Amino acid sequence: MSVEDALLYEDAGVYKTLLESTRAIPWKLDWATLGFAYIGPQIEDLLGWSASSWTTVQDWADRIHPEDRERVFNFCVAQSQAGMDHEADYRALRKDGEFVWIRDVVHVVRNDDGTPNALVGFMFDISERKRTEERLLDMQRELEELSYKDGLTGVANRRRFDMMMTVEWRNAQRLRQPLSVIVLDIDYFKQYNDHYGHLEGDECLKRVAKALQGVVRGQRDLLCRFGGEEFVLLLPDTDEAAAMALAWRCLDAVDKALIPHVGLGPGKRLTLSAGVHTAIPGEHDETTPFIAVADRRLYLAKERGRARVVSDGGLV
Ligand SMILES: Nc1nc2c(ncn2[C@@H]2O[C@H](COP(=O)(O)OP(=O)(O)OP(=O)(O)O)[C@@H](O)[C@H]2O)c(=O)[nH]1
Repeated sequence: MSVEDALLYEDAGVYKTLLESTRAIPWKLDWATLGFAYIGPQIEDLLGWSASSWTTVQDWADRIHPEDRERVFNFCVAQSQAGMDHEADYRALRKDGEFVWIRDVVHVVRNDDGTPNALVGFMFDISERKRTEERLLDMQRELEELSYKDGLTGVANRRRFDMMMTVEWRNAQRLRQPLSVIVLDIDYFKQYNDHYGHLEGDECLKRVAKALQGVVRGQRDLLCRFGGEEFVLLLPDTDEAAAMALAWRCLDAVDKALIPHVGLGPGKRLTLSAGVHTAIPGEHDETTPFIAVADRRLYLAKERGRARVVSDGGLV
Protein backbone atom coordinates (compact mmCIF):
# COMPACT_ATOMS: atom_id res chain seq x y z
CA MET A 1 0.00 0.00 0.00
CA SER A 2 1.39 3.42 -0.96
CA VAL A 3 1.70 6.13 1.64
CA GLU A 4 -1.18 8.04 0.01
CA ASP A 5 -3.35 4.91 0.02
CA ALA A 6 -2.45 4.26 3.63
CA LEU A 7 -3.38 7.82 4.58
CA LEU A 8 -6.62 7.57 2.64
CA TYR A 9 -7.37 4.24 4.29
CA GLU A 10 -6.64 5.77 7.68
CA ASP A 11 -8.87 8.80 6.83
CA ALA A 12 -11.71 6.51 5.78
CA GLY A 13 -11.44 4.76 9.13
CA VAL A 14 -11.59 8.12 10.91
CA TYR A 15 -14.63 9.21 8.90
CA LYS A 16 -16.40 5.92 9.57
CA THR A 17 -15.76 6.23 13.28
CA LEU A 18 -17.01 9.78 13.22
CA LEU A 19 -20.15 8.84 11.28
CA GLU A 20 -20.93 5.95 13.54
CA SER A 21 -20.54 7.92 16.73
CA THR A 22 -23.12 10.59 15.88
CA ARG A 23 -26.70 10.46 17.12
CA ALA A 24 -27.83 11.07 13.54
CA ILE A 25 -27.86 7.92 11.44
CA PRO A 26 -25.95 8.09 8.15
CA TRP A 27 -26.98 6.05 5.13
CA LYS A 28 -26.32 5.71 1.42
CA LEU A 29 -28.64 4.34 -1.26
CA ASP A 30 -27.39 3.35 -4.69
CA TRP A 31 -29.81 4.85 -7.25
CA ALA A 32 -29.27 2.26 -10.00
CA THR A 33 -30.10 -0.75 -7.80
CA LEU A 34 -32.16 1.08 -5.16
CA GLY A 35 -30.18 -0.94 -2.63
CA PHE A 36 -28.63 0.34 0.59
CA ALA A 37 -24.88 0.65 0.15
CA TYR A 38 -24.53 1.63 3.79
CA ILE A 39 -26.51 2.43 6.91
CA GLY A 40 -24.99 3.36 10.27
CA PRO A 41 -25.19 0.67 12.95
CA GLN A 42 -26.86 3.22 15.28
CA ILE A 43 -30.08 2.42 13.42
CA GLU A 44 -30.43 -0.69 15.57
CA ASP A 45 -30.36 1.35 18.81
CA LEU A 46 -33.08 3.62 17.48
CA LEU A 47 -35.43 1.25 15.65
CA GLY A 48 -34.35 -2.23 16.68
CA TRP A 49 -33.75 -3.38 13.07
CA SER A 50 -30.11 -4.36 12.51
CA ALA A 51 -28.12 -2.48 9.87
CA SER A 52 -27.92 -5.63 7.74
CA SER A 53 -31.73 -5.82 7.53
CA TRP A 54 -31.80 -2.60 5.42
CA THR A 55 -31.11 -4.00 1.98
CA THR A 56 -33.37 -2.14 -0.46
CA VAL A 57 -35.49 0.98 -0.65
CA GLN A 58 -38.47 -1.33 -0.10
CA ASP A 59 -37.25 -2.10 3.46
CA TRP A 60 -37.24 1.63 4.10
CA ALA A 61 -40.73 2.12 2.60
CA ASP A 62 -42.13 -0.86 4.53
CA ARG A 63 -40.90 0.66 7.79
CA ILE A 64 -42.75 3.95 7.32
CA HIS A 65 -46.07 4.45 9.10
CA PRO A 66 -48.88 3.55 6.63
CA GLU A 67 -50.39 7.03 7.00
CA ASP A 68 -47.09 8.69 6.05
CA ARG A 69 -45.81 6.16 3.52
CA GLU A 70 -47.32 7.28 0.25
CA ARG A 71 -46.76 10.98 0.88
CA VAL A 72 -43.13 10.53 1.93
CA PHE A 73 -42.27 7.93 -0.71
CA ASN A 74 -43.72 9.95 -3.60
CA PHE A 75 -42.14 13.16 -2.37
CA CYS A 76 -38.67 11.62 -1.93
CA VAL A 77 -38.76 9.87 -5.31
CA ALA A 78 -39.87 13.04 -7.12
CA GLN A 79 -37.24 15.19 -5.41
CA SER A 80 -34.49 12.65 -6.06
CA GLN A 81 -35.45 12.29 -9.72
CA ALA A 82 -35.30 16.06 -10.02
CA GLY A 83 -31.85 15.99 -8.41
CA MET A 84 -33.06 18.13 -5.48
CA ASP A 85 -31.77 17.79 -1.94
CA HIS A 86 -34.70 17.43 0.44
CA GLU A 87 -35.92 16.41 3.86
CA ALA A 88 -38.97 14.52 5.06
CA ASP A 89 -40.54 13.93 8.47
CA TYR A 90 -42.28 10.62 9.06
CA ARG A 91 -42.98 7.96 11.64
CA ALA A 92 -40.63 5.01 11.33
CA LEU A 93 -41.66 1.58 12.53
CA ARG A 94 -39.64 0.11 15.38
CA LYS A 95 -39.11 -3.62 15.62
CA ASP A 96 -41.32 -3.69 18.76
CA GLY A 97 -44.24 -2.20 16.76
CA GLU A 98 -43.96 1.35 18.13
CA PHE A 99 -43.25 4.36 15.91
CA VAL A 100 -40.51 6.98 16.14
CA TRP A 101 -40.64 10.37 14.44
CA ILE A 102 -37.71 10.69 12.05
CA ARG A 103 -36.41 13.59 10.01
CA ASP A 104 -34.59 12.25 6.94
CA VAL A 105 -32.25 14.82 5.38
CA VAL A 106 -31.26 13.71 1.90
CA HIS A 107 -28.51 14.85 -0.46
CA VAL A 108 -28.65 13.70 -4.10
CA VAL A 109 -25.24 12.74 -5.52
CA ARG A 110 -25.49 13.33 -9.28
CA ASN A 111 -23.69 11.96 -12.34
CA ASP A 112 -22.06 14.37 -14.77
CA ASP A 113 -25.26 14.39 -16.85
CA GLY A 114 -27.29 15.43 -13.79
CA THR A 115 -29.02 12.09 -13.26
CA PRO A 116 -29.00 10.74 -9.69
CA ASN A 117 -26.14 8.43 -8.83
CA ALA A 118 -26.82 7.87 -5.19
CA LEU A 119 -28.69 9.32 -2.25
CA VAL A 120 -26.86 10.00 0.97
CA GLY A 121 -28.51 11.21 4.09
CA PHE A 122 -28.93 11.36 7.82
CA MET A 123 -31.90 10.21 9.85
CA PHE A 124 -32.57 12.27 12.98
CA ASP A 125 -34.73 11.17 15.88
CA ILE A 126 -37.21 14.08 16.26
CA SER A 127 -39.76 12.37 18.55
CA GLU A 128 -39.05 14.73 21.44
CA ARG A 129 -39.53 17.75 19.18
CA LYS A 130 -42.79 16.28 17.82
CA ARG A 131 -44.02 15.58 21.36
CA THR A 132 -43.31 19.21 22.27
CA GLU A 133 -45.10 20.40 19.11
CA GLU A 134 -48.12 18.24 19.93
CA ARG A 135 -48.19 19.49 23.54
CA LEU A 136 -48.10 23.07 22.24
CA LEU A 137 -50.92 22.35 19.80
CA ASP A 138 -52.99 20.78 22.61
CA MET A 139 -52.38 23.83 24.78
CA GLN A 140 -53.34 26.11 21.92
CA ARG A 141 -56.58 24.17 21.38
CA GLU A 142 -57.31 24.25 25.10
CA LEU A 143 -56.69 28.01 25.27
CA GLU A 144 -58.90 28.56 22.26
CA GLU A 145 -61.67 26.55 23.93
CA LEU A 146 -61.24 28.40 27.23
CA SER A 147 -61.42 31.75 25.50
CA TYR A 148 -65.00 30.91 24.51
CA LYS A 149 -66.08 29.65 27.95
CA ASP A 150 -67.37 31.46 30.97
CA GLY A 151 -64.81 30.80 33.71
CA LEU A 152 -67.35 30.44 36.50
CA THR A 153 -70.17 28.37 35.03
CA GLY A 154 -68.44 26.60 32.12
CA VAL A 155 -71.16 27.60 29.63
CA ALA A 156 -70.34 29.69 26.55
CA ASN A 157 -69.28 33.27 27.19
CA ARG A 158 -70.27 36.56 25.61
CA ARG A 159 -67.50 36.28 23.02
CA ARG A 160 -68.83 32.95 21.81
CA PHE A 161 -72.36 34.29 21.78
CA ASP A 162 -71.36 37.27 19.61
CA MET A 163 -69.61 34.97 17.19
CA MET A 164 -72.47 32.46 16.91
CA MET A 165 -75.08 35.21 16.78
CA THR A 166 -73.39 36.62 13.68
CA VAL A 167 -73.21 33.18 12.07
CA GLU A 168 -76.81 32.23 12.85
CA TRP A 169 -78.12 35.68 11.89
CA ARG A 170 -76.61 35.30 8.42
CA ASN A 171 -77.99 31.76 8.16
CA ALA A 172 -81.46 32.91 9.12
CA GLN A 173 -81.26 35.79 6.59
CA ARG A 174 -80.15 33.47 3.83
CA LEU A 175 -82.60 30.65 4.54
CA ARG A 176 -85.48 32.94 5.61
CA GLN A 177 -85.80 31.02 8.86
CA PRO A 178 -86.95 32.29 12.25
CA LEU A 179 -84.27 32.93 14.86
CA SER A 180 -85.12 33.30 18.55
CA VAL A 181 -83.35 34.57 21.63
CA ILE A 182 -84.32 34.18 25.25
CA VAL A 183 -82.72 36.58 27.72
CA LEU A 184 -82.91 35.17 31.27
CA ASP A 185 -82.09 37.01 34.45
CA ILE A 186 -82.08 35.87 38.08
CA ASP A 187 -84.62 37.70 40.24
CA TYR A 188 -83.41 39.60 43.30
CA PHE A 189 -79.89 38.35 42.94
CA LYS A 190 -78.52 41.36 44.80
CA GLN A 191 -80.50 40.23 47.86
CA TYR A 192 -79.19 36.69 47.31
CA ASN A 193 -75.61 37.93 47.51
CA ASP A 194 -76.44 40.18 50.44
CA HIS A 195 -78.01 37.30 52.35
CA TYR A 196 -75.74 34.37 51.48
CA GLY A 197 -72.51 36.14 50.50
CA HIS A 198 -70.77 36.52 47.14
CA LEU A 199 -69.21 33.02 47.15
CA GLU A 200 -72.58 31.38 47.66
CA GLY A 201 -73.82 33.70 44.90
CA ASP A 202 -71.20 32.20 42.60
CA GLU A 203 -72.32 28.68 43.54
CA CYS A 204 -75.88 29.71 42.80
CA LEU A 205 -74.88 30.94 39.32
CA LYS A 206 -73.29 27.55 38.65
CA ARG A 207 -76.46 25.74 39.71
CA VAL A 208 -78.61 27.96 37.52
CA ALA A 209 -76.28 27.40 34.52
CA LYS A 210 -76.46 23.65 35.10
CA ALA A 211 -80.25 23.68 35.30
CA LEU A 212 -80.49 25.75 32.10
CA GLN A 213 -77.99 23.56 30.27
CA GLY A 214 -80.22 20.59 31.05
CA VAL A 215 -83.02 22.23 29.07
CA VAL A 216 -80.97 22.95 25.93
CA ARG A 217 -81.56 20.15 23.42
CA GLY A 218 -81.07 21.36 19.85
CA GLN A 219 -77.62 20.76 18.38
CA ARG A 220 -77.22 24.42 17.40
CA ASP A 221 -78.93 25.89 20.48
CA LEU A 222 -76.43 27.87 22.51
CA LEU A 223 -76.60 28.81 26.17
CA CYS A 224 -74.27 31.55 27.25
CA ARG A 225 -73.65 33.67 30.29
CA PHE A 226 -74.14 37.16 29.04
CA GLY A 227 -72.60 38.71 32.12
CA GLY A 228 -73.46 39.03 35.80
CA GLU A 229 -76.61 37.07 36.56
CA GLU A 230 -77.92 37.19 32.99
CA PHE A 231 -77.98 34.24 30.57
CA VAL A 232 -78.98 34.10 26.91
CA LEU A 233 -80.24 31.23 24.80
CA LEU A 234 -79.71 31.49 21.06
CA LEU A 235 -82.17 29.31 19.14
CA PRO A 236 -81.65 28.96 15.39
CA ASP A 237 -84.56 27.81 13.24
CA THR A 238 -86.97 28.22 16.19
CA ASP A 239 -90.32 29.99 15.99
CA GLU A 240 -91.85 32.05 18.75
CA ALA A 241 -94.13 29.35 20.15
CA ALA A 242 -91.22 26.94 20.52
CA ALA A 243 -89.03 29.66 22.06
CA MET A 244 -91.79 30.54 24.55
CA ALA A 245 -92.18 26.91 25.54
CA LEU A 246 -88.43 26.62 26.03
CA ALA A 247 -88.30 29.82 28.11
CA TRP A 248 -90.89 28.36 30.44
CA ARG A 249 -88.96 25.11 30.65
CA CYS A 250 -85.93 27.17 31.73
CA LEU A 251 -87.89 28.84 34.51
CA ASP A 252 -89.28 25.47 35.49
CA ALA A 253 -85.85 23.84 35.57
CA VAL A 254 -84.53 26.50 37.95
CA ASP A 255 -87.65 26.17 40.09
CA LYS A 256 -87.14 22.41 40.25
CA ALA A 257 -83.50 22.95 41.26
CA LEU A 258 -85.02 24.15 44.58
CA ILE A 259 -82.47 26.88 45.26
CA PRO A 260 -83.57 28.57 48.49
CA HIS A 261 -83.73 32.36 48.62
CA VAL A 262 -84.78 32.96 52.19
CA GLY A 263 -83.50 36.54 51.94
CA LEU A 264 -86.90 37.18 50.32
CA GLY A 265 -88.82 35.45 53.12
CA PRO A 266 -89.11 31.99 54.68
CA GLY A 267 -89.56 29.14 52.19
CA LYS A 268 -88.85 31.40 49.16
CA ARG A 269 -86.98 29.99 46.19
CA LEU A 270 -84.80 31.46 43.48
CA THR A 271 -86.66 32.42 40.30
CA LEU A 272 -85.84 33.76 36.85
CA SER A 273 -87.49 36.24 34.52
CA ALA A 274 -87.21 36.00 30.74
CA GLY A 275 -87.72 38.06 27.60
CA VAL A 276 -88.22 36.29 24.27
CA HIS A 277 -87.91 37.63 20.77
CA THR A 278 -88.22 35.91 17.41
CA ALA A 279 -87.65 37.26 13.92
CA ILE A 280 -86.95 36.23 10.38
CA PRO A 281 -84.19 38.77 9.79
CA GLY A 282 -84.42 40.89 6.68
CA GLU A 283 -81.45 41.55 4.45
CA HIS A 284 -80.52 44.84 6.15
CA ASP A 285 -81.54 44.01 9.73
CA GLU A 286 -78.95 44.17 12.50
CA THR A 287 -78.49 41.96 15.55
CA THR A 288 -78.22 44.66 18.22
CA PRO A 289 -81.83 45.97 17.94
CA PHE A 290 -83.00 42.34 17.77
CA ILE A 291 -81.45 41.50 21.15
CA ALA A 292 -82.57 44.84 22.58
CA VAL A 293 -86.20 43.80 22.03
CA ALA A 294 -85.70 40.63 24.08
CA ASP A 295 -83.96 42.75 26.74
CA ARG A 296 -86.89 45.18 26.93
CA ARG A 297 -89.26 42.26 27.32
CA LEU A 298 -87.13 40.90 30.14
CA TYR A 299 -87.47 44.20 32.00
CA LEU A 300 -91.19 44.13 31.35
CA ALA A 301 -91.27 40.70 32.99
CA LYS A 302 -89.41 42.18 35.98
CA GLU A 303 -91.82 45.12 36.17
CA ARG A 304 -94.81 42.86 36.02
CA GLY A 305 -93.76 40.87 39.06
CA ARG A 306 -90.82 38.63 37.98
CA ALA A 307 -90.79 34.80 37.69
CA ARG A 308 -92.41 35.05 34.26
CA VAL A 309 -91.80 35.16 30.53
CA VAL A 310 -92.66 38.06 28.23
CA SER A 311 -92.78 37.58 24.47
CA ASP A 312 -94.29 39.37 21.51
CA GLY A 313 -97.77 38.48 22.67
CA GLY A 314 -97.09 40.41 25.88
CA LEU A 315 -97.35 38.84 29.30
CA VAL A 316 -97.81 35.10 29.48
N1 LIG B 1 -71.97 36.20 43.23
C1 LIG B 1 -71.97 36.87 42.09
N2 LIG B 1 -72.79 37.93 41.95
C2 LIG B 1 -72.80 38.58 40.79
C3 LIG B 1 -72.00 38.21 39.72
N3 LIG B 1 -72.25 39.04 38.68
C4 LIG B 1 -73.17 39.93 39.10
N4 LIG B 1 -73.53 39.66 40.40
C5 LIG B 1 -74.44 40.38 41.27
O1 LIG B 1 -75.75 40.30 40.75
C6 LIG B 1 -76.49 41.38 41.33
C7 LIG B 1 -77.41 41.94 40.28
O2 LIG B 1 -78.20 42.91 40.89
P1 LIG B 1 -79.32 43.70 40.13
O3 LIG B 1 -78.86 44.06 38.76
O4 LIG B 1 -79.74 44.80 41.03
O5 LIG B 1 -80.45 42.67 39.93
P2 LIG B 1 -81.31 41.84 40.94
O6 LIG B 1 -80.96 42.09 42.37
O7 LIG B 1 -81.26 40.42 40.51
O8 LIG B 1 -82.72 42.42 40.72
P3 LIG B 1 -83.73 42.09 39.52
O9 LIG B 1 -82.94 41.62 38.36
O10 LIG B 1 -84.43 43.38 39.26
O11 LIG B 1 -84.65 41.03 40.04
C8 LIG B 1 -75.48 42.39 41.85
O12 LIG B 1 -75.51 42.37 43.27
C9 LIG B 1 -74.16 41.85 41.35
O13 LIG B 1 -73.11 42.08 42.29
C10 LIG B 1 -71.14 37.07 39.90
O14 LIG B 1 -70.39 36.67 39.02
N5 LIG B 1 -71.16 36.44 41.10
